[in-house]
Amino acid sequence: MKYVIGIDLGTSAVKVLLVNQKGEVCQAVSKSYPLIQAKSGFSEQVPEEWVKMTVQALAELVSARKVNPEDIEGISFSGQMHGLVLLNQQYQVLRPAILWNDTRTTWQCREIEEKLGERLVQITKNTALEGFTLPKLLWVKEHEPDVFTDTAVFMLPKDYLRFRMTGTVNSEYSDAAGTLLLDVARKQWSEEICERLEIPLTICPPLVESSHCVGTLLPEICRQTGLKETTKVFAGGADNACGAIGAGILSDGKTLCSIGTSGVILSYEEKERDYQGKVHFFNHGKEDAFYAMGVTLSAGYSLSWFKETFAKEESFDEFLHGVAQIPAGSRGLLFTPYLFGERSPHADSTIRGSFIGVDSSHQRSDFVRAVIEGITFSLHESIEWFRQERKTVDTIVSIGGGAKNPVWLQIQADIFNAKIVKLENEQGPGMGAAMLAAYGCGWFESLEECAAQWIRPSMEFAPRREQVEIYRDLFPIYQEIYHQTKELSRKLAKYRK
Ligand SMILES: Nc1ncnc2c1ncn2[C@@H]1O[C@H](COP(=O)(O)OP(=O)(O)O)[C@@H](O)[C@H]1O
Ligand SMILES: O=C(CO)[C@@H](O)[C@H](O)COP(=O)(O)O
Repeated sequence: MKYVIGIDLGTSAVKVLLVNQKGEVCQAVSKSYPLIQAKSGFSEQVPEEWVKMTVQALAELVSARKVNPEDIEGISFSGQMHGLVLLNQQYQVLRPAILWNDTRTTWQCREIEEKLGERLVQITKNTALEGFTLPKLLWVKEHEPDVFTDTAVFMLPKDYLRFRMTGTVNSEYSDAAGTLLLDVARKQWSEEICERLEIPLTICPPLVESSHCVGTLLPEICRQTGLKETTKVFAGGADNACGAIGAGILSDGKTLCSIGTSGVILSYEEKERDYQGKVHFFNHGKEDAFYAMGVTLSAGYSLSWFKETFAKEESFDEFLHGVAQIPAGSRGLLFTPYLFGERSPHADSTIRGSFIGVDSSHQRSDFVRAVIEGITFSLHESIEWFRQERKTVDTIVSIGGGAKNPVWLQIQADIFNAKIVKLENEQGPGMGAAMLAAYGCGWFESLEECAAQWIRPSMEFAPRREQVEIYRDLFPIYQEIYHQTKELSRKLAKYRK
């Protein structure tokens, strides 16, 4: 039997999957690393931690399974998007990576809008948001000019990890699309954007397709992990592109809900389409295809934050125990998940979360359910937007950590008023990366063929009429909270550390 490995460099952890030719996950290892939040709105990670934890995870994966490493034919990557890694001429990291959920760059976004005007959306298909890479580059240029001057190349998180494993410098279209420096339709770095914002084009890494073989593993990595130098390494894709591949979102009409640290509602797009920046529009990991998506910045993160703050010692399953017994609407308690600010539908770095309607009768389980419902309401804003654009959203594949709990999956069905499909393996991005490796190795003629053989639904959750109606009534109240708390959040900003 032959194998491939999919590596998903997430925000909370790196997850490595060993997948056989039948698409079965034979072994999975996960290693976490911390998020550094030195100030409110700042979010960084140390790239060396990604490398260290990935190497450890791979070594465990190889030794635990007693698989013959010669049989591992290919490896590919999925990674958290938009993060900025800066390297000097010697390819040394110049500062910690600034991540997708870092919102320090509001002024840089305004600068981009001022200098590029409508050309920004025409070229990149997206608007300037704090999380994207270009504003981060401008922030470094302004606040750490020496670092900027020393920069020989910038990289995205999984591209840096792959560079450390192979020694080759590349990016690929699906992740490059999230930088705000890519001409999305032409699939090339935009000279115009670089020129107008005085970013040297030379710091942009060479671009390849997601299934492109970039080389093989370095001897040092083979020594540390037990892998072989013959294993081919494929470029991989942005985690949402890989999540879409791993969930079979490879043709029109397919919708994905991914709840990781962030939350995403993603819809496949066969052709380039102009949404005027209302939702994100990026290149897919499937050649010459695209996807549109809305993003909730703190989806799974809101639940993790709540658990870490109030029940650190409990597992998620213990923490969520009892939530099914709480009625839809959490007895009048609503939560907005704006812990890092928000992206969709409110691009607002100042807004913060709130509990509304706290009553003396509320118990801990009401709060936990309200957090889950609030995250799901936020994702529902993106679903409603797609429906307004006349997209049919009646079946949604749900993946990510948030798809592990059946009660949450049922809440998704009831709030989205759509059928929710859970896959045998909810680790969409890692599976998508493994599929890119399998396709790259020539095991399949196309990603669609691979998806048809490898992706297996395991459970379905149908919307329940009574609950759908309760949530339909509550949704406008939830939506109102943003408008009612926007100004209060702005006034409170100066008290945050
Ligand atoms: N057993 C579980 N039940 C419900 N939610 C879970 C469970 N385990 C993890 N999660 C949620 O999934 C999130 C992590 O998802 P994951 O896809 O691993 O994230 P990332 O790719 O960002 O590292 C956590 O923040 C948490 O909210
Ligand atoms: O910023 C985005 C998408 O635009 C995020 O979806 C990141 O790509 C991080 O993903 P997770 O760690 O939550 O999977």
